[in-house]
Amino acid sequence: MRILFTGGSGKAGRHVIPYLMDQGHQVLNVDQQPLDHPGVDNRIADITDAGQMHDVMHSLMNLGELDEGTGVQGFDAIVHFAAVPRILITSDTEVFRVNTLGTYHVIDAAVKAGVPKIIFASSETTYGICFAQGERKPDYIPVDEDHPTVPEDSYAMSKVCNEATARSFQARTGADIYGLRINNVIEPHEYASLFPRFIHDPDQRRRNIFAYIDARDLGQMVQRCLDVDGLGYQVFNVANADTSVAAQTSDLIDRYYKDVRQTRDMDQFKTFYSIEKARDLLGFAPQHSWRESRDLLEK
Ligand SMILES: NC(=O)c1ccc[n+]([C@@H]2O[C@H](COP(=O)([O-])OP(=O)(O)OC[C@H]3O[C@@H](n4cnc5c(N)ncnc54)[C@H](O)[C@@H]3O)[C@@H](O)[C@H]2O)c1
Ligand SMILES: O=C(O)[C@H]1O[C@@H](O)[C@H](O)[C@@H](O)[C@@H]1O
Repeated sequence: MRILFTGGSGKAGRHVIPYLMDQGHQVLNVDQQPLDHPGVDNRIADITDAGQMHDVMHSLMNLGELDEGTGVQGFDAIVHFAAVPRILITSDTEVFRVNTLGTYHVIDAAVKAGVPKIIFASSETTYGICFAQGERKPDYIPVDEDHPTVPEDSYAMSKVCNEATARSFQARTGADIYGLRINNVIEPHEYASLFPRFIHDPDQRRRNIFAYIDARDLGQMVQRCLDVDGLGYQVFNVANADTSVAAQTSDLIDRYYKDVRQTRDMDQFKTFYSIEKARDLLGFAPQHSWRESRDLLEK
């Protein structure tokens, strides 16, 4: 497929783009800085500028396409990851402006260019827990896509707003638009640097509902979304199948979620961040876990 990927130079994109290219896709990365990866095409553009987003949707991927002389071929799918990825990087108002306006322009330009599949990065913060003041618990566990999304912070508000924007564009156009409520992204090298602290101190993972997503498994999730057509507007939780801490799930419930309603039985290390919808509708099956690392297990 010909894929236009926004924000591909960032933490998640620099793993997802190589994953997609390994599956045989051609990728144009639209970002404010280029991704240095063999074979990827880059375009410097700002998602908050409508003109630039309409331009890139009708653009060649690279100079080589001039020689082919076939003109603009368009895109089969958009993967939209560009964003300010949390609060406290810039002002709250800027986080909200960039993320909401940028997402409007990307989806508006994509549907007007007739792109049939749009996948966009939402976030686990939509459930309100991640950047809440003090401690906030889920209404029930495991947290699935039916859980209320009532966040307190501008980043999560921007993601909830983007989901409304995406749903409206889907209703108007019939394109397939899938939102990924991505949990905390972990790059492969971060198992060694972060997990020695995480696994024995569950307090550090409370705000992420104790979950995580391996950047390579996020690549698989995007591929599954590209594979499955016809679902209209959907949101999917995206996480690994286990928790990011050493304690058993039952111990975590005793310590953190004693007063929280439990809707299903949960086995030994099962995540509180339900990925059953992605498994059932898309066949998502995460391949990686920090538990594969013998060094970490022995610590
Ligand atoms: N990292 C996580 O744990 C996590 C978790 C859930 C959701 N997400 C979401 O996934 C996506 C990717 O996150 P990330 O961690 O890779 O973030 P990142 O900040 O590492 O990457 C974002 C990329 O977007 C680009 N960008 C920012 N503003 C732009 C603009 N105006 N125009 C064009 N490009 C712009 C940046 O240059 C950067 O390369 C984001 O939408 C983020 O909200 C991330
Ligand atoms: O920086 C972080 O940890 C957070 O980044 C945000 O982008 C994600 O939405 C959230 O899941 C992460 O935990």
